[in-house]
Amino acid sequence: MAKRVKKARTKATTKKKRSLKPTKQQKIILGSLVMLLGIALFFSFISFYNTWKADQSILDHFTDRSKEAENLLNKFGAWVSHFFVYRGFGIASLILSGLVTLSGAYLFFGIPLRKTWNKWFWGLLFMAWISLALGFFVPSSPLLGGTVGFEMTDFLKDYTGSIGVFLVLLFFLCVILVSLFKLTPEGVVNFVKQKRSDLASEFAERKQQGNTAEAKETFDTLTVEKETPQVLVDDYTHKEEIPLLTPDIPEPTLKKEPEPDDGFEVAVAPKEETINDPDLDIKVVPVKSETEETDNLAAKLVDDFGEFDPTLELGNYQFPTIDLLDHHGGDGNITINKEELENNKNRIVETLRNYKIGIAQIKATIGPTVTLYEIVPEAGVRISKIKNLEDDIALSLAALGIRIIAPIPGKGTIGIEVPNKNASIVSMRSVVATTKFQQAEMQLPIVFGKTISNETFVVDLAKMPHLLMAGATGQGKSVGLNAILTSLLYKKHPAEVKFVLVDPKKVELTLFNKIERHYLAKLPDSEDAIITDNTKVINTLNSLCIEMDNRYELLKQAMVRNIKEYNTKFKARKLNPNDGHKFLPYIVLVVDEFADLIMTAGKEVETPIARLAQLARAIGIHLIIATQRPSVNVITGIIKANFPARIAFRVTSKIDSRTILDTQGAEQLIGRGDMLYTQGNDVTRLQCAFVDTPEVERITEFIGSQRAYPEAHMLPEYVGEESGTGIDYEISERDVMFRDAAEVIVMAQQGSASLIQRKLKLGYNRAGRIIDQLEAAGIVGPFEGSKARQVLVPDMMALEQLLENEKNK
Ligand SMILES: Nc1ncnc2c1ncn2[C@@H]1O[C@H](COP(=O)(O)OP(=O)(O)OP(=O)(O)O)[C@@H](O)[C@H]1O
Repeated sequence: MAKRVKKARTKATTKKKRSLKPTKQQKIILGSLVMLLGIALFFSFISFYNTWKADQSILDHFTDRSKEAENLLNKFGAWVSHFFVYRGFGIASLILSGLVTLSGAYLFFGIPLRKTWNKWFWGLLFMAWISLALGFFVPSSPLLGGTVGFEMTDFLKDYTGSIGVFLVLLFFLCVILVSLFKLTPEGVVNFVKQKRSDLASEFAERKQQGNTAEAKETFDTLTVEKETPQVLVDDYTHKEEIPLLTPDIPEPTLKKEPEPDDGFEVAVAPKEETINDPDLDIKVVPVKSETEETDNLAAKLVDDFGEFDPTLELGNYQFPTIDLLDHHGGDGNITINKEELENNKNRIVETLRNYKIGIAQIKATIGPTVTLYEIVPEAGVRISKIKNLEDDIALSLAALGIRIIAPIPGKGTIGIEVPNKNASIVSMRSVVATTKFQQAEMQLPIVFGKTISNETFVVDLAKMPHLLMAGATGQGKSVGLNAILTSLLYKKHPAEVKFVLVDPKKVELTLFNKIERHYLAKLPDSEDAIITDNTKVINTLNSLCIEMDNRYELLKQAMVRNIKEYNTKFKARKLNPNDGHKFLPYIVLVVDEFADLIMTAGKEVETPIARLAQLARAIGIHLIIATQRPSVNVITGIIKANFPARIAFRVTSKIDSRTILDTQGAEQLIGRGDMLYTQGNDVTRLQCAFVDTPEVERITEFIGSQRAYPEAHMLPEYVGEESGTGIDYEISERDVMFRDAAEVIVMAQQGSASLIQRKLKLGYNRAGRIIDQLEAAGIVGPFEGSKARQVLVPDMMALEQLLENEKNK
C-alpha cells in the first residue's frame, strides 16, 4: 500500500515537473517575441546615434502621451537606447541586441537555450572590452564607449595610468583571441608562412601566364564560342594547326559519344573545365573537418560525467565478508596418512601383479576426498586389461568409488582414483578466499570446489553457457546450487546479476527471499520472487523468452553481438537511454527440481527452456537446471544438446551417468559433494565446496539488511495463452473501463495489456481480462506470443460504429 502511495506521489511530481516545461508551441511564440525584441533593440540603438539629442528631453516625460520621440522605436527606443547605449556600453550594445535575437531564434527553432550560454559569456565580455577600448581610445566621443567605457577607463587610469589601461585591454584581447578563436603562436606563424608561399606561387604563376596568355586567348575564343561538345570536336580539328598552342596548355577534354557496344560508361568532364582563364584566380575554400556527432557526444558525456556506473544506485553496497563463512573443521590443508597411502599402493601393485601386469612407476596425488594413483605400466601391457580390473582392484582395496581413468588424457599414464578413508571437507570459505577466485576476471565466476590435485576450480558461467546438474537424492545437489549462488553473491554487484529462482520443493531456496530487492527478478504480478508454483514457472519462462527477444532487439539497435559489448558501449555513453537502452544485468535462472516440472508441465516447460538454452547465451541469460532423476524423458535430447556443461553427483546407475555425462563413472562417486564436471570432452572429478544453510542465511541477511532497490527486478509481462480463449463475453459483463480501454488501444494501435495497465492505471489481472473482452468484441486479434496483439479497428470512428452496432443487435 505504502509503495503504491509513494508511486502515485512520484508520478504526480513528475507530472508537475513535466507540465512546467514549455510546449513546442509555447517555445515558438516566446522565441518569436524574443527575436523581435532583439530586432527592436537593434533599430533603437542604431537610430539613437541620430536622434539622441532631440530625444533627451523626452526621457523625463515617458508617460506623457502628447510627446513623441524621434527614435525609430519612439519612446521605447529612446529609453532603452539611453539605458544601454548612453548609460551602458555605447555602440557595443549592438552585440546585446544580436545576442537577444540569437536566443530568440534558438527558442523559435527548439534548440536548447543552454547552447547560447557560451555565446552570451563571450558576447558580454567582448562588449565590455569594446566599451573600454572606445572609452580609452576615443574619449572625445563618450557615446561610442558609453558611460561604462568612460568610467572604467577613468577608474583604471587612476590606478594604473594610461599604459596600464592599454595593457589591460591587450590582455583581454589576448584572452578573447586565444579562447574564442583558438589562436596560438604556431597558428600565427603558420598563417604568415602560408600567406608568404601563396604570394610566391602567385607571383610565379603570373610570370608563366604572361608567356602563354596570347595562346590561351586564341584557345579560349575557340572553346567558349562553342555550345555542344560535338561542334567543339569539329572546330577543334579544323584549327588544329594553330601554332601558339604550347604543351603548357592542358588539352581540352573532349566529350565523346559513348560507344554502344563497349559496355563502359565514359566519365565526361564538363565543358567549363577546358577554359583556362589566366585572370581567373582559383581560391581553395578551406573545408571544415566534420566530427562524428555521436562519438563526440559520448566522449563529451564521458568527459563530463565519467563512464556510466550501473552500481551507483546502490553505491554504498557492501559485498558480504569472508567471515560469514565457516571453516568446517579444516583450513583447506590436507593431512596425509602415510600408512594408508603405502597400503593402497601395495595393494594396487599386488592386484595388478596377480594378473601379470607389471608396473614401471607409480605416484600419488592426494586430493580432499580422493587420492589419484598414477601408474605407468611396463611396456607391452594392454590398457583395456587394466580397465577391466576395476572391480578386482576395488575388491582388493575394500573401497567404494574406485574409478580407473585409462589413460589420463594428455598424460600417458593410467589413473586409479581411490577415496580417502578420512575425506576432508572443502569449505566454501577456503575456496572463496583463494586469489584464483578473488582475482577471477570473469563475467560470472563460479567456484565449484577443488580438483583431485587440490586446486581450486573456478569457471565462468557465461562461458558454459548453461549448466545441467544431476545426482541422486542426498548427494549434494542443493549444496552445489548454494555454492554457485554464493560464488556469484561474493563477486557480483546487485546491479550486475539477477536471479530467477524456481524451487518446486519450496524449501531449498527460500533463504534467498531476503535478497529479493537486491538480486532477484520476478514477474510484475507475482507476490513472491521465488517461484514454487508450476503454472507460474511457465509464465516466467515465457517472460524470459520475451526478455530475450527484447534484449536481442536492443543488441541489434546498438549493433553489437553480445551483452558484454552492449554494456561496454552503454557504459561509454554511446547508447541513448531515451531510445530504450539500459544497462543489462545478467540473468541466471536456477531450477532446483527440473524432473518435477517436466512431469507436471511437459512440453510447456521444455519448449521455452530449449529456446532459452539455444539462444540466450549472447544476451546474458544463463540457465542452471538441477534434477534428481536424470532419465531420458527428463533430460531430453534437445535439452542435452544445449547444455554442454554438466555436473553429475553420485547417481544410482550407469545408465543415469550416461544420460548426464554421456559416459559412466558418476555411479562410482562417493557422495557428499563428490562430483564429475564436464564441459565438452574432459571429465574432471571435483569435490564440491560445502556451504551450510546457516552460512547462506548469514550472507543473505548481511545483504538483505542493506539499502535495496525499491522492488525486485521486473521481468516483462507475459499474458498466458489461456487468456486468449475467445470466450464470448456478455456485453453486460464487460468491465466498466472497457470503452476507455478500447479507445486507448485503438488510438495507440497497439493491443497490449500493459498499455491498458499503464494508461488506465489498472492491475495486471484486470487489464488481462479487459484484453480478453476486447478480443471477444473483435477489437483486438488473438494472442500472438511475445508480440502485441493486432488491433482490428483502424480508428475511433470505426470503433464508435462497432460499439453502436453492438448495442442495436
Ligand atoms: N560438498 C559437500 N561436502 C560435504 N558434505 C556435503 C557436501 N554436499 C553435501 N554434503 C552432505 O550431504 C547432505 C545432502 O546434501 P544435499 O542437501 O545437497 O543433497 P541433495 O542432493 O540436494 O538432496 P535432495 O535432492 O534430497 O535435496 C548435506 O546435508 C551434507 O551433509
